Parts: sequence; C-alpha cells; structure tokens
Amino acid sequence: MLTNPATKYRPFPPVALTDRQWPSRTLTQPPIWMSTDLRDGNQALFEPMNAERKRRMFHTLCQIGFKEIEVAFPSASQTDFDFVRELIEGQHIPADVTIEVLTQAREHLIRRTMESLRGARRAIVHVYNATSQPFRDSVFHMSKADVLGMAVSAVALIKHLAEAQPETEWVLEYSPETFSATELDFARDVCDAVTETWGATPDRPVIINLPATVEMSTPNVYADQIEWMHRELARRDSVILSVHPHNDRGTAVAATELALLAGADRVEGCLFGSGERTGNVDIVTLALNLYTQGIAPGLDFSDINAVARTAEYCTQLPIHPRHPYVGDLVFTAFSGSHQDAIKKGFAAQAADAHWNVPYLPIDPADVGRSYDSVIRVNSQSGKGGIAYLLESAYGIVMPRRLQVEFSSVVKDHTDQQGCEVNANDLWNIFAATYLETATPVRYCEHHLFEHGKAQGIRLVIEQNGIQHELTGEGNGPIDAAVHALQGVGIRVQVRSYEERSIGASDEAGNAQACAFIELRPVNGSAEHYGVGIDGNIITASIKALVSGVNRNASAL
Ligand SMILES: CC(=O)SCCNC(=O)CCNC(=O)[C@H](O)C(C)(C)COP(=O)(O)OP(=O)(O)OC[C@H]1O[C@@H](n2cnc3c(N)ncnc32)[C@H](O)[C@@H]1OP(=O)(O)O
Ligand SMILES: CC(C)C(=O)C(=O)O
Repeated sequence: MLTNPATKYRPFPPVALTDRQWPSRTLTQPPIWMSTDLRDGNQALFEPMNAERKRRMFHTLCQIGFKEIEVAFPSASQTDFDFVRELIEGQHIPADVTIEVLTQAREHLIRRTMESLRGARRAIVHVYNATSQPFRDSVFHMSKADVLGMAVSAVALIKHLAEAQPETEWVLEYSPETFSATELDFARDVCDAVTETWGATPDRPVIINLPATVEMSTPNVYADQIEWMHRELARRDSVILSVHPHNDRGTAVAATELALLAGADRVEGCLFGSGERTGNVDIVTLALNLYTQGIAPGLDFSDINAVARTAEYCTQLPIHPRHPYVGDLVFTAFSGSHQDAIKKGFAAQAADAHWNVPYLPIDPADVGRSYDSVIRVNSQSGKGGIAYLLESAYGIVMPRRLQVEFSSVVKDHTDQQGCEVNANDLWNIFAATYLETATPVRYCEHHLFEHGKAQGIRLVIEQNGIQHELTGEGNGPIDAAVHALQGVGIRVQVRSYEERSIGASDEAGNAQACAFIELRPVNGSAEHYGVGIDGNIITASIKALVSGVNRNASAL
C-alpha cells in the first residue's frame, strides 16, 4: 500500500446541498421492492443460473412477496430469452407480480427485448446507458448531448414498439448507469428528457432508477445526490424514484436507508446481498431492519432459513455465518455475560410486550429460527448459557450456586477439548459429574420407618465395594440418611436443599423429581452439590445426598 494514498486516490466531492432535509426524517413505510436476483445477481455468478434454478428463484421471490422482479437480460442469452418466454407462455407470473427485463440502449438489443415480452400482461422494460465522464469519453466516445440522445432514442424506440404490442401494460424504467459518478445536473437533464419522451404522467409514471453502480462515497453523499435529484427532477409527480445501490464500500444498506429518507420510493437489490463484486444492496437486511423498527416490510421472511437455502442452491454461493438476520451464528451467543443477559432477558420478556431481550435485535422466532441455537457453549461461556441449555433441553433448573459449580466443570472440559459443547454433551457431563457417581459410595436402596416422633431410615449402600446396611434417625428422611451415613464415618452438613419436577407427569406417573443437595463435610469448608433424579421424591433426595458425598470426596 502507498504511504500517501492521496497521490493515487481522490476524496469523493461533497454535494452542494446546504438545506438537506433527509437527516431529520425517519422511515415510516417500506419502499417498493424490486428483486434483481435473476438479473444483476445472476450476471455475477461463476455459473449463471440454469432454467431450473431460475424457476426456483422466481417462485421463491413470489412467495416472499416481491411484486416486481427483474427476471432476465433477454438479449444477452438464449437461456434468458427462453426463461422470459416460459414465464409468459406457461402463465407462471402471479396476477399481482410484474416482470422486468433489462436492455442496453441499442436498437437490436431493444427489439429482441421487446420480442421476449410478447404477450405479457404487464411488463417493465428497463433501459440503461452510462452517463459519467469516463464512459462518455472512453467507452462511448460521445459528448454529453450524444449520450442524452442515446437515452432519448432508446426510449422513443421502446415507446414505438410498445404501441405495437398493446396487449401489454408497459412500464418504462430508465437508469443512468454510473449515476453516482455522474455530474448531477447532467443526470437530471438525461432523466428529464427520458420522462418527457416517454410521456410520463402521474397515472402512467416512469421509473427513474439512480444506481450507485459502484459505491464511491459515504452514504450521506449518496443521500445528498438522491435528495438533489428528488428536488430537481421535472415532473416529479410522474416519476417513481428508484435506487440501485451496490456494496463496494460495505455501506450499501446504510446508503439505501438514507436514500429512502432523501426521497427514494423504490429499491432494487438482491437477497442476502448477492450481485456484482461485493453485491447489490441486501434486501433481506433492509426489510428486517424496517421490521425491527415496527414497520411491516411487505416481504415475508418468517422462514428465513428456507429462503437462505434456496438462495444458496440457486447462486451456488454460501451465505456468511454472520450475515445479518440469517447467518448460522447470528442468533448465537458464546460469551458468558451475553448468555447471562439473554437468558435473563428471555425470562423477563412478556409475550405481549415490546421486544426487549439484550443482544438480540429481533425475536429469532419471527424469522423461523429457534431459541435452541441462541446460546452455545465453548470456553468463552459462563454459567448462564450452560444453565439455559440444560434447562431448555432437559428441564434441569439448577440452583444458582450449582450453576457456578457446574460451569467450572464444563470449563475444564472445554479448555481441554478446545471445542464447543452442545446440550447433549452438557447433559453427559452433568450426568457423569452428579448422577452416575459411585465412588466411594454407591446407593443401593432404602426403607423408611417411623420411630416415635422421629423419621427412621434403613439405608443400604456400598462403600469401596463393601455393602453396608445403615440405620439412622432424624427429623426427616434426609436428616435420617445423614445420620445413617455417620455409621461408615461420613460426616456432612446439609447447606441447602431444593427439589423440582422435570417433565410433566403422565397417566403412568412418569414425572421425575430432581433433588439438589449442597453439602459441606463437618471437618471441611468446601461445599459441593449432589444431584439425584428419580420417580420417587425421597429416593431422588437420598441419591442427591450420596452424589454430594461423592463430589466432596472427589474434591479432597
Ligand atoms: C451495471 C450493470 O450491471 S449493466 C448490465 C450489465 N450486464 C451485462 O452486460 C450482461 C449481459 N451482456 C451481454 O451479454 C453483452 O454485453 C450484450 C449482449 C449486452 C452486448 O454484447 P456486445 O454487443 O458483444 O458488446 P459487449 O459485451 O462487448 O459490450 C460493449 C459494447 O456495449 C456498449 N454499451 C455498453 N453499455 C451500453 C449501453 N447501456 N447502451 C448502449 N451501448 C452500451 C459499449 O459501448 C460497447 O460498444 P462497442 O462494442 O461498440 O464498443
Ligand atoms: C443497469 C444498472 C441499473 C445497474 O445494474 C447498475 O448500474 O449497477
């Protein structure tokens, strides 16, 4: 890289618009959406979509709710031409959807394009020519007047051909390609000439589409360019002002949102930011950004994974795991404090209240994602995430101090293994740590009996492989079992005790009790939990006691 990039690159000049209005506006409604997945998206693929992939993408776009879909560049290839014919002849276009096709401003290409649309109920013909200085000088070798003339002749030809195909309701779209690099007054003059030539009226408006063919400036400059055009265009009431941003600087979404504040009515883009180079603006992100502001976007992403899988199939390109709203990891928290806040946020979120869960800008359920993937556990995780997973997958609601204790067990595991653990792994670690412990003591069976006012217990255990039948009394079964264990030299105090059911009880009485007992050795200070699960609540408690004894012993 250059030590002084100013010798090679120039800053993009600002727009002289001192009374700009867009910074103090807010978005209150969605734009008209136009998907160009099948055109700008398609022209950017290693392997353009074949007919079957195009069909599938078109069907998905209709299902999502797009009413305008650019389906092809029919003069570019037989595949594209045939696809348009198939849609029209096969009557595959829903009544409320209008197809759009793109053409250069060249006579033979326009004629072929209009031919492809024969018999369409309604169609948008999108014609473009580049207007910026490098294109005028180096590509076309034309003056400004000639470039304006190219656009006007193309529109006049489309108008003439359209009149000869009256069965179709025609809509014209014109793009001054490279608009964002074009002198604004020249862009306005070309667009005004197009509007005039087409004879646009408020009832039959023309779509004037202002592309950031290459994104060249900060989003506020693009917004200024759009507001300037919005204010300067003649017959603005006969124009649908459209934007077509690309993402070369990574700010296409921001640029589009500001352009909408600046007066744009319509947005062209692709699902998940597919498209040339760094992509067209991502319509999914735009739509869901609106949704999270309480604005219905008019596009349905309630099964966003299905849309993502279709897009990946059709484009043969993967979606990044951190792509907004859809990436495999965007509803996932690994770090402990985030997991803790999300868990508490979910617990505090009332069903009918405004969404207010920390770290999650949208309810994953609204886009068909499940909560299960929200919290995942690796070495960066804390007790909150671990507790959340065990509770949501296995119904184990751990007391807070057990959460702390168990999280250090899990951390040892993840530090050693260096990998993520899922809910099933957590359950296995939990079971091995608390439920399957048999050394030095293994619970065999117990029998309760009354002894005056006291609770008596006969407790059968194995200690280091030798069976013992112990007897104890206390003010309840746990106290009696604690006393019985003293018969083999085990002296512990119960610091806390909790019991919860896991799973609803069925007709066969299948609910299980889960007991948590926190123990301290009489001659020690370390406290450890024991956990017992059983269909019988007393048995669960005695098992928890034995589990705690073993945990204390293993900590010595
Ligand atoms: C920013 C965008 O996404 S614009 C859309 C771009 N997409 C595509 O181009 C995909 C499909 N394109 C194609 O298949 C071909 O380019 C075609 C069929 C359109 C044209 O093919 P060709 O006639 O062989 O021309 P080629 O591909 O070399 O394009 C360059 C020619 O187009 C001209 N041209 C480029 N844009 C335009 C335009 N909007 N209007 C008129 N002429 C144009 C150039 O001046 C150049 O003309 P020249 O050969 O006389 O110097
Ligand atoms: C044809 C136009 C709209 C285009 O694709 C672009 O400028 O990026």
